[in-house]
Amino acid sequence: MAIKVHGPIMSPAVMRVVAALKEKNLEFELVPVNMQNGDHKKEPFITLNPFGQVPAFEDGDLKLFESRAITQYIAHTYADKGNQLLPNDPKKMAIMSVWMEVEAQKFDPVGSKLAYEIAIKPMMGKVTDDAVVAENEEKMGKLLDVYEARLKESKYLGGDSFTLADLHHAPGLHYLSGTKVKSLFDARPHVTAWCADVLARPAWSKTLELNKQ
Ligand SMILES: N[C@@H](CCC(=O)N[C@@H](CS)C(=O)NCC(=O)O)C(=O)O
Repeated sequence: MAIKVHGPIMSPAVMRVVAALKEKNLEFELVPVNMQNGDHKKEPFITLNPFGQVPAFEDGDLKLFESRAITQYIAHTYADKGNQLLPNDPKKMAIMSVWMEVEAQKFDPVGSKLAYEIAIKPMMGKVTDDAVVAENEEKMGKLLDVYEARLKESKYLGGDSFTLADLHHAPGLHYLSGTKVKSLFDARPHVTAWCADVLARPAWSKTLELNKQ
């Protein structure tokens, strides 16, 4: 049975799942969810995700939510397809997990606040809170110092090869690279090279192409 991803492609969490599917060259159906109408808070969607958030995911009789859990399912289940997204030794796997946690617990909360204040609020006709921006720019700068040190040691966060730890950052890097926060990334050469590498992946370009359709 076909793989289905429910949610709009412009959602960062939906993009994360789609990027993993594209890395694996898997066919899937992107099922629209009208969030303006609040369809994500109603049946039938909340049977798929009781928290009323996109994405929801189906692979045959398996139903999942939480984008990072979905990408891990894809990477493990379709290990022999497309690009390898997981290290093959337990120590490297543990290091990748550390950086997946860093993305989810530290990078994403700060990056999401910045994207919301700088990019999304103006689109909604709301006023950007400069104090929130300043506070989170400072947090992002400190965070990127840690990334710079890590990326000086290894090309990717998990080690020498691209893994889910890098892929999970792609939506945040994409949205922030279109804002003034980009200067924080540009000031750190290893972070700059890593961002360029992650965003230049063919699977990421294919993910963005869905946004244009
Ligand atoms: N931790 C969840 C977060 C999902 C999430 O925040 N989705 C957003 C769109 S990117 C959403 O559905 N927002 C609407 C809402 O929370 O009501 C995941 O990674 O799947």
